[in-house]
Amino acid sequence: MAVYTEVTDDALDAFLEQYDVGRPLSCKGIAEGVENSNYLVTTETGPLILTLYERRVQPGDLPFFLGLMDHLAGRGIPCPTPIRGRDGRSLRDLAGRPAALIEFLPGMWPRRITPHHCDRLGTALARLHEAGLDFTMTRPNSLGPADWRPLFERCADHADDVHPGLAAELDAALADLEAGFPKDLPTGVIHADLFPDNVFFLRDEISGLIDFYFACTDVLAYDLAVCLNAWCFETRGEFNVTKAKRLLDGYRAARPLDAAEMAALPVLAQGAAMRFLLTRLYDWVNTPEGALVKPKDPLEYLHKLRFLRGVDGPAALGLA
Ligand SMILES: Nc1ncnc2c1ncn2[C@@H]1O[C@H](COP(=O)(O)OP(=O)(O)O)[C@@H](O)[C@H]1O
Ligand SMILES: N[C@@H](CCOP(=O)(O)O)C(=O)O
Repeated sequence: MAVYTEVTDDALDAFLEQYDVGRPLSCKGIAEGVENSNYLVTTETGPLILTLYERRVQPGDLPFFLGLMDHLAGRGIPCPTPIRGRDGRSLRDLAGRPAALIEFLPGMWPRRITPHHCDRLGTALARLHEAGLDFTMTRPNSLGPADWRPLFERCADHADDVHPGLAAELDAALADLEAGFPKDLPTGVIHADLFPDNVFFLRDEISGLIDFYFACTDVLAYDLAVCLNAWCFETRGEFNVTKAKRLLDGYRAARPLDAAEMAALPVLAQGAAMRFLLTRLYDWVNTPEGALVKPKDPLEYLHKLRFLRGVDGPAALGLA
């Protein structure tokens, strides 16, 4: 479960008094998610999400994340709007953490992913990229290629306890990525973590894109690679090229990919697999036994990385 910081009734009352949202009727911790503390707060005016920012979120990045959500929502992207208090601010402190009240979006994330979900996701991602082009704030990717080796070094000593030979395998894969990671591809605002649990559907259409707390300014096609990895592998590990094709076609219907972006897709996907493998490995070896949050399996991403390193071109990933 992801409620790291408890909020007392008195603190919540005082917090909500700064907004025009009516009095609280209930406040329930949300079990899903791993990064921040989230509460479903129902007030006289309806449901809201209260987020207290924890661990990986740097307070200095919050104006970028909240400003981006505001910007995208204003351009018709179905992402939640941060609620402003009577003083015009959407960010304040609660229980010793930076906190924001966020619009509640209806819908459910898909537990069983179909090619149709991938198609809708592709189009929504392309629209998000287009809508982000005139967002004036920037934020470097704090988990980009330059950060992978330092992150690996912080957990390399324990890697072989997770899987024999893992340290050497990651060292070699990192060296290949360092030598061949593409530069000079089109950049803009990317979500950078658009996994199925961050995409809500209602009656077969996307009703919400949430969790913008890894968003940054980076290669647009890298975001597509993150989605390819997160949406187009089956639970037993096989790559589903039908889902990949629908994802890529859905994306290209709203934002065409240029030749360099298409050619780079396999290596971008390897990089995206490396990024999630490393953060999961770091969390796996640093989460104490009995902790409230169960770390995600790094080996899922080792299998994906191995597959992607064997791919001989973008066609194998569904690019016609
Ligand atoms: N705007 C929202 N509308 C509705 N539910 C939300 C919203 N934001 C978060 N949630 C709920 O909170 C859960 C965790 O949110 P998420 O942003 O993924 O947390 P974390 O950053 O901790 O991973 C989601 O799975 C969803 O159930
Ligand atoms: N998507 C990441 C973990 C981040 O979790 P989220 O709940 O913030 O999406 C992973 O799967 O490793």
